[in-house]
Amino acid sequence: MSTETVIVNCSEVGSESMAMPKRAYVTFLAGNGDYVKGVVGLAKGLRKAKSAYPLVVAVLPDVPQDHREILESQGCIVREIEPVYPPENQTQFAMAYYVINYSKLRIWEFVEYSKMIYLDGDIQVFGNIDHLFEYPDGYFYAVMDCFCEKTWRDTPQFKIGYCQQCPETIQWPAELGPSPPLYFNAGMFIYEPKLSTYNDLLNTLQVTPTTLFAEQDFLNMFFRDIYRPIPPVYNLVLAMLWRHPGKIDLDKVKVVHYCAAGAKPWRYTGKEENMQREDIKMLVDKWWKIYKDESLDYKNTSKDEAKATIPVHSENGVPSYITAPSAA
Ligand SMILES: O=c1ccn([C@@H]2O[C@H](COP(=O)(O)OP(=O)(O)O)[C@@H](O)[C@H]2O)c(=O)[nH]1
Ligand SMILES: OC[C@H]1O[C@H](O[C@@H]2[C@@H](O)[C@H](O)[C@@H](O)[C@H](O)[C@@H]2O)[C@H](O)[C@@H](O)[C@H]1O
Ligand SMILES: [Mn+2]
Repeated sequence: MSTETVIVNCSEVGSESMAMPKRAYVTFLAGNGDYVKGVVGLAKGLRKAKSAYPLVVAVLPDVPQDHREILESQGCIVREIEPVYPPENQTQFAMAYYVINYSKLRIWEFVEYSKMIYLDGDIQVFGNIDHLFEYPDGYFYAVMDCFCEKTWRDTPQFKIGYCQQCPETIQWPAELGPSPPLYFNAGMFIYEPKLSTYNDLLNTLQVTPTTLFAEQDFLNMFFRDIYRPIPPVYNLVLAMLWRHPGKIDLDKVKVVHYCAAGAKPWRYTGKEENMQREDIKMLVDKWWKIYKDESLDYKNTSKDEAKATIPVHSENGVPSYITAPSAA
């Protein structure tokens, strides 16, 4: 079965006949600080990887207008969301700022999209991952996290030296009951926006005590029954490089998550632990190369590449693509 590309002028095609499932990448931006650089880098990285789908940026009200305009000038779709606060609780989060990460839950309200891939703003996509949108509906796909960094020091698994990445090294002690369910890193996941899920998430949140890893813990609890692990090439949690090097082939990695302490490229000083590693320096340089590449700016993108290709599912179910002229 061939997948032909059909060129049509979008203006001739009414929205009613364009009722095909819409897909997009989505990220989250809060504050007036430097994470906006992460999102600009992500937008340019997706363009370099020739992704067929747009990047939606869910911004909190505190993201300034000039940052929103920078993102729009990079072809992003900026959507303001209201913050989501967890119930009053005494828990200290692993990082104090994690409290704002509950606002990520608003992305379940983006029901004009049938499927979305969420990416943290400190993530870079170095290879095309559009095929992940074809994963079967009804599940929550994400990469398994690692429990070995000291950010986990207050958790039972860290205290006994257990990590799900190597359960055979230090086994989960029977006296602690069954080993914990597989646990994902919430910096990247494939999900389906749905109002019933959105309402269920927000209602459940208000009656769920907060825990160390904030919305990441909450999402793991909420989606536990439909979570499906996907390979670490789709979300390289940097600590894997020094904690479980045998599991990572850097040449095959498509998505890098700069979540280790000191690894945010736009703040990189190289002073923190592990930050002088050659692989870390190489990955930070790779991020900057894309960030500084003006040929990847939306305004400089050639007419062909600026077109948004919208996948339509022909009757035989094979996604074919129409290429809509760029908005400009
Ligand atoms: O001041 C902040 C902190 C976080 N974030 C967003 O929230 C995500 C999760 O935070 P972070 O990536 O720092 O957590 P980590 O993955 O390092 O634990 C970031 O990637 C950003 O998308 C933001 O926009 N501004
Ligand atoms: O708000 C909780 C955050 O929890 C996760 O970050 C953690 C996790 O990756 C640990 O494994 C690392 O050790 C740690 O450094 C890092 O901060 C998500 O990446 C982020 O999106 C967000 O959900
Ligand atoms: Mn992150």
